[in-house]
Amino acid sequence: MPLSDPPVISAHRLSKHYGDFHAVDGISFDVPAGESFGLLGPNGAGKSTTMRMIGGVSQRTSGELTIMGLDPEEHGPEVRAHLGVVPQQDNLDEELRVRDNLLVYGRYFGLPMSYLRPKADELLEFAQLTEKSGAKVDALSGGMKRRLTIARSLINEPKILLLDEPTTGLDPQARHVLWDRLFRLKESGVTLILTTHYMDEAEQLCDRLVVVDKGRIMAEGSPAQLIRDHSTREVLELRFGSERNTTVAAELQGIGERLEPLPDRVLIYARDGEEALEQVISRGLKPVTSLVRRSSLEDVFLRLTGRSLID
Ligand SMILES: Nc1ncnc2c1ncn2[C@@H]1O[C@H](COP(=O)(O)OP(=O)(O)OP(=O)(O)O)[C@@H](O)[C@H]1O
Repeated sequence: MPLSDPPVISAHRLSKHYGDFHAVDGISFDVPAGESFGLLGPNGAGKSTTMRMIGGVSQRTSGELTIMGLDPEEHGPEVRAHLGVVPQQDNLDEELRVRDNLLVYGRYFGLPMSYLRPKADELLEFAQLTEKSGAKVDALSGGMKRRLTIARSLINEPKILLLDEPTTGLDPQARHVLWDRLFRLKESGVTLILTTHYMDEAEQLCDRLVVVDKGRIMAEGSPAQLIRDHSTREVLELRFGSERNTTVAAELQGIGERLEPLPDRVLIYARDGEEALEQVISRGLKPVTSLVRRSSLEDVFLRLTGRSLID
């Protein structure tokens, strides 16, 4: 995209208050066309509230928001024509069969059957649900329902797809199938805006993301950039047993660049985890388990907030 192109979504000091409670507290971000942009944060961070404001179903308290240059509160129908929405909870019509869910949804957009029939078949193929075309929705697995919800959101060929926690509650295999479909959409040029509290999902899918906590943006960047800026290359995870994890910290001082004692383990942030482990052992300390891994967005979140992403 040329640098001069305006962002497809632009939020400036966007806020949503419920009484005295600031669910979204002055967040600003721009999303260029074709980007896969994430809001990563724990439960209650304000991610869904932000998505609802983008989708035009929740009014902001203050700030500015434009979608394709339009204010969703003033131009609801025009904005919605550009958007596909995948809400946190699947809201499929359980009574209808799989293909009919797509056809009926398409009718809400006033799309003619001559367009909808071939489009529904194309989307079912994309969602790997062709064989389930005539099945009742309540007979589908969780992953299949999620893919059908995504297929349905694409019926009007939206330029922007809003995905609120697309894989929460799915098993690892179903998540991978879904990620693959989302990759394909991204390749086809659809702008993806997704919320997640899974760091691996954010790392897999997002070109760029904002880390949100308590309605505020704590950091912004690509996953690799965030990890580089806020963590070390490797992390050594040690478990000493529940009593010892917090008391052992004093004996680990000076190893690695930073120490993070948690109730269930101690994290040592270091450029070289194996070297850090050698130092631990050379001090005569004997962890029950040890693991060297690469830093992740979970470590970034812990560094920025002092808390874990998953409650
Ligand atoms: N209608 C409402 N009235 C009062 N408080 C609300 C309302 N809707 C949301 N909240 C509060 O706003 C905060 C942000 O909620 P939101 O659903 O946006 O969080 P989230 O980051 O999407 O988390 P989750 O993954 O749990 O949905 C929460 O503390 C929630 O309880």
